[in-house]
Amino acid sequence: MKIGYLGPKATFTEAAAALLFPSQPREPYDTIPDCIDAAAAGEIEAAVVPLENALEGSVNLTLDYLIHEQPLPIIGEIVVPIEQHLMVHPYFTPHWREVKEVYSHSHAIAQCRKFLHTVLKGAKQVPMTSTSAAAKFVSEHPHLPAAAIANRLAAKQYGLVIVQENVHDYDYNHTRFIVVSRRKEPLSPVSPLYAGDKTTVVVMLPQDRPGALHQVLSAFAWRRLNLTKIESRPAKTGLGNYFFIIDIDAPMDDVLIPGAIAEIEALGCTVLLLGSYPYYFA
Ligand SMILES: O=C(O)C(=O)Cc1ccccc1
Repeated sequence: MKIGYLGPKATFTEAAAALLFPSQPREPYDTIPDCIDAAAAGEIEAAVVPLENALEGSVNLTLDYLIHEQPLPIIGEIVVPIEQHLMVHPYFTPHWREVKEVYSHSHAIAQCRKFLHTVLKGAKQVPMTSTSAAAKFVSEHPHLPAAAIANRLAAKQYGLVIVQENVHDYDYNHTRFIVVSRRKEPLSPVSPLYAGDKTTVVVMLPQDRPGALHQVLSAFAWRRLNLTKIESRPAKTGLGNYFFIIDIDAPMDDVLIPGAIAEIEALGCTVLLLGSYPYYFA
């Protein structure tokens, strides 16, 4: 069966999917929700979607869709280095400094803020569904004074010319991509890229209880469960109501994590297990 990814061809997500599933056919989807829906419907074996960037933070669309709309299990994760390049239609190569519009994914635009502010000051920044959707758009509109920010594969795929390499503002630019699937078993850890296992839970605190978050964290702390991420997202039930998404640096076991979850539930919290899965570093 196919592996779905945020498309079109040559996104960073496709590159991540190719690293995890080198020999499986891949299917592009226009948006992150479309891709997750296809996995939920069983049209594809799994969906690969971006979750978090080192410079710009979480991809809220992915987090919120998984929490509120399609709570599919996470079965794997890969962290990939990201290089952003500025590219134009070949006709526009000599005049690229005069571009008036820059197209890309909102996260990619955010990763290149300093570059855009200095080198392409005043150019309109236009968010697209992905970096390669931006590259495709620019290739299909040669009359526009437009550039895209995308990866090298996209320049090749859509016949654009890279006019400035590595336009991201900080060298340490990595993105986490997750694999979600109806199939509950995690990916096999057999890969030279395998780096460990983690477990992700979503915790909803009870209303207005002093120290509730402290008590949640202490359930992990006294069991010596290391947390690698804690992030809050609106519960969408009222101003000030938030979920906490917590990554535990350990695989699901029979004692420690179930014990922590039971303790947190006994505090009056709701806990959703998003997955326990291997992670890989490219
Ligand atoms: O747009 C893409 O190519 C994606 O895969 C999403 C994304 C955007 C910016 C950085 C990493 C991933």
